[in-house]
Amino acid sequence: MQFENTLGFSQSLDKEDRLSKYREQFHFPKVKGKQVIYFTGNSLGLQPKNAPSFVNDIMEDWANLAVEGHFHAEKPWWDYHERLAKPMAKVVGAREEEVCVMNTLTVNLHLLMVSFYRPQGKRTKIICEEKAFPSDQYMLQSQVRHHGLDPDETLVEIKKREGEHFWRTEDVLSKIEEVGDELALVLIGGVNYYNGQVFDMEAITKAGKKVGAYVGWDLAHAAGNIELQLHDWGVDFAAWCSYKYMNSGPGNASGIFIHQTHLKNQEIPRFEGWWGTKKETRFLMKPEFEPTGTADSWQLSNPPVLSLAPYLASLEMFEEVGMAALIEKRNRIVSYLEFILKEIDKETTGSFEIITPEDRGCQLSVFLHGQGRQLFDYLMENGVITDWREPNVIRLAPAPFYCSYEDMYRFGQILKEGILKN
Ligand SMILES: Cc1ncc(COP(=O)(O)O)c(C=O)c1O
Ligand SMILES: Nc1c(O)cccc1C(=O)C[C@H](N)C(=O)O
Repeated sequence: MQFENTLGFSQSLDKEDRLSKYREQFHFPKVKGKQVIYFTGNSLGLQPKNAPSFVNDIMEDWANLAVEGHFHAEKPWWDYHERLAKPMAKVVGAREEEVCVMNTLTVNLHLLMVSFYRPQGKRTKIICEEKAFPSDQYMLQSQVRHHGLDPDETLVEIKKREGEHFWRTEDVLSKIEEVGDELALVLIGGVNYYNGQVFDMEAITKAGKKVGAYVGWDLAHAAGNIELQLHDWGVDFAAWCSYKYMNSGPGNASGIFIHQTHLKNQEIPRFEGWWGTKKETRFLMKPEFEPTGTADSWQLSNPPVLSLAPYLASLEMFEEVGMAALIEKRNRIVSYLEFILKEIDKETTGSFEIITPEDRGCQLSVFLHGQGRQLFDYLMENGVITDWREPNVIRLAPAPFYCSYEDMYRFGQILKEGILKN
């Protein structure tokens, strides 16, 4: 399609957009009394307007039923998390029993490392991407040290090539081959937080498993953003957070995926708690742990239902719309944003470059030449919420649930003014 950088054209795209009505179902912050252009769904998704009613239901049940709410609330609390697993499984391409919503992301990665990182003999190494999200780096380093190993020797980082802003799949695959029988685990962010690159998870998973390693993915920037087929790709495990594209609320619960083939494998160790045991016998208070035989076996505690409530509200919207429709709009709106950026770049004679490769989801990362934080500040003061990453990158992530094509056009105008003024 031939795009145009005009208000009328952007509005015509909104008219054709089947998802445009969902914009009204989210709360937008305001700057100077005007609704913002929100590009940080990759950091914290907006609040669905129906989220408070889900939380209020629990507050009321707590007031009216107290302890009885565990079993007798309309949505009982003791298995509340199961209501989330079903729609979540669809979002990540999993069977329902392979998914559990619990804890937070870094906590879950640590728990999954207990199961899937068990260095033995010379098979000790972990392949990850260079400059992974810091929490992932700290998690990996501390796990390696926990096993009495040296992170410098054990962590093998895949580098980008000199002068390039993205990782090449062939470099990941050849490193897996090279490390071969010393490789214990591949653990990479499925979508990189900095440049927005989507890794070829299917090919990398296959290659890692071929050399006898486990393969896991941090899907913080992938869940609710890109198509995932975790079961069919044969991924061993994965974890994600829900406060970005899943719009569940600040710091809210993470999800885990464990491939069906591992669910009943007694040789895989894990840390355990009472919510990992069979529902039928959980309250018999027996000393033996009887695993559920699903990903719930990795669940330790009874679920924090007050925080799961807004997540459930959001998942019901995902259920209604489906990933296919979201991805269709995502592709179009991100292409339109890219077009707008290129137009503005021409008019401002090369002020920036897009460093996100073609394998991408919602996010375009823009490297600024010359201009820096003052341009970012100008955008924020003028109602464009983006984020800034050192040394000179602005990340733009138009979430298809609530961003409009008109937002992209208006952003372009504010960006141009900002570049010309600064
Ligand atoms: C790739 C990645 N890993 C880990 C984290 C940390 O997540 P949490 O603070 O929920 O553990 C984030 C986001 O904050 C992230 O984007
Ligand atoms: N969760 C965050 C927070 O509480 C404060 C600031 C940022 C975050 C984020 O989630 C950052 C996000 N993972 C990122 O990719 O930048």
